Amino acid sequence: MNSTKKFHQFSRDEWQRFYRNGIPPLTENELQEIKSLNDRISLQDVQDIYMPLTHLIHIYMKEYESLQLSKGLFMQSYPGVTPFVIGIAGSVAVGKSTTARLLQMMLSRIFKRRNVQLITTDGFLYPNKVLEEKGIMNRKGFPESYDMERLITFLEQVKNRKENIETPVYSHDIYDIIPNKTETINEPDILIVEGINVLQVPTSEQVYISDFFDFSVYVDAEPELIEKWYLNRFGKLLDSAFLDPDNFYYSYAIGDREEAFNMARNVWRDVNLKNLEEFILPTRNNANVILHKTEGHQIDQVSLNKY
Ligand SMILES: Nc1ncnc2c1ncn2[C@@H]1O[C@H](COP(=O)(O)OP(=O)(O)OP(=O)(O)O)[C@@H](O)[C@H]1O
Ligand SMILES: CC(C)(CO)[C@@H](O)C(=O)NCCC(=O)O
Repeated sequence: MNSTKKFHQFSRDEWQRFYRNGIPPLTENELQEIKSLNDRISLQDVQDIYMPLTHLIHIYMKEYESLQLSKGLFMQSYPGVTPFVIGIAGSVAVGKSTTARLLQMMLSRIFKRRNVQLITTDGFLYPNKVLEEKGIMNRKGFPESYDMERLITFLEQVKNRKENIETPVYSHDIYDIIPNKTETINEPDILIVEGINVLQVPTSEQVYISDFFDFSVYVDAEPELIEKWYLNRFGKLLDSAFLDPDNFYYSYAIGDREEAFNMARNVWRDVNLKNLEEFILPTRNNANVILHKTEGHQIDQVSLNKY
């Protein structure tokens, strides 16, 4: 085990040994379900990395619930447990949504009676029209491009167990918030919130978005690799845009492919890499756990915060 000031660092071999036999191995059906999330997910990662990680989350949840119960005894009234909120942070295209969906599936399986819901902060981006009015269309993903007040209100509502909270939905295909479409979050026991900004510092002086997270994971990798994954995903977006004139990427899909990739490389360098270096990476140390990925999305190191 290595150690930094704030983290215990474990190699993959060390981390996988932390799995205790309390949780039964995944069944064939569950493995197939995971494969259908993303057919390139390594099942070895699921076993070696995510099983111990869900075990650790279970420990945090038990502590959280026990503290809430003790506070209830202290107040001589027990309002009930508030939802346990997990944040998943990291660069654009590092694999946050894939990690988040995998965790949702695994937690639903372990905590069969708990309702585990998932949301991405992409839905809290201002619509393109507003970004254009503010003159920040080329700053999509930067802190000022999100309606943070709305995100904070949403998290407050979740913690206060408000029913049927409607949230906007973002689409990579139209590169904008989808007009007249909402997603509903309804009294989750566990809510996973995935987004580049979940560990960021506050915009309002009184409330920090990080105050709402009871456990957080930062998905980490070298920027050169993330660029590769970004371009890879861009290629897939082009392939599916080809037959759909309404798709944001349609004109790139029917045009010169090399030119399209040059444009994407520029967007990576001028927008997403810049955002990573200025606003996302500095939040890495705020996470409880850092999953470090190498070639092929393989996780080679896991760090756990000391305090
Ligand atoms: N564990 C994994 N194994 C194989 N491929 C993966 C894995 N995780 C992510 N990918 C691939 O990497 C690319 C980026 O993943 P994903 O869309 O999950 O990233 P993201 O961090 O949620 O991005 P964004 O912030 O832009 O929404 C996708 O093409 C996805 O298929
Ligand atoms: C929606 C975000 C900000 C985060 O998921 C990102 O995927 C994005 O679109 N960034 C803007 C630059 C780009 O087009 O990649």
